[in-house]
Amino acid sequence: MHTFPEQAEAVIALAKFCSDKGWLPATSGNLSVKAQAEPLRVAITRSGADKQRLVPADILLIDEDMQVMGDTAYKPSAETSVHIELYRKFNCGSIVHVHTVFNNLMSELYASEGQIEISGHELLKALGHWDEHARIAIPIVPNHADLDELGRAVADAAQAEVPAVLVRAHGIYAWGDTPDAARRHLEAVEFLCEYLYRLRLIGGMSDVRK
Ligand SMILES: CSCCC(=O)C(=O)COP(=O)(O)O
Ligand SMILES: [Zn+2]
Repeated sequence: MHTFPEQAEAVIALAKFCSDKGWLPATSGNLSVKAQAEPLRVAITRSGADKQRLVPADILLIDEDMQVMGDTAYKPSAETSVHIELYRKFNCGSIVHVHTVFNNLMSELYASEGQIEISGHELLKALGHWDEHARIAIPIVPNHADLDELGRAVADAAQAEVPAVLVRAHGIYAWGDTPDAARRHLEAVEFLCEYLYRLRLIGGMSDVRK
């Protein structure tokens, strides 16, 4: 992916996938692809766009100070600060942020613990954990109204071994080296949020998987 139009198409394809899943309700969510590492340039959705119907003009090129490059009246995502902080920390290739019922429910249920611990599930492999004894913790941060603070909180909590952070009663950020990897990580965590929520509902969550 070298040209900006190709990067913009990658962002649109990611958004279409997530939107078709119902993960981007009411214009929520934001998605980005790193356009260049040094200096950092990012292709990111504009604020307020309907992510089901993105067109190339809805994808903006921004610099590391969140300034839009190019001629447009649109503003980048209100949550651009979170993307920039994560790119700075991990130099990853793509970031997806979606709002789903199950990630919101799990963020509320485990808010006091500040994380969701998971072990003993096959889909941990999709997050890069192949050891059958692997145990991971997905961090949960408060939903700060100050978006610079939110960006710092997400990046501080984020761990390289677990490519996702939940924001309480808001949504999830997931990332990867490529758009496909970011999507895979997002799908895995969404599956696990739904699975663990439903398991808890039927009283089947043992200490090991709490
Ligand atoms: C309508 S959802 C509220 C804002 C939000 O959480 C979000 O993800 C979308 O914000 P953006 O500025 O990226 O459209
Ligand atoms: Zn959001």
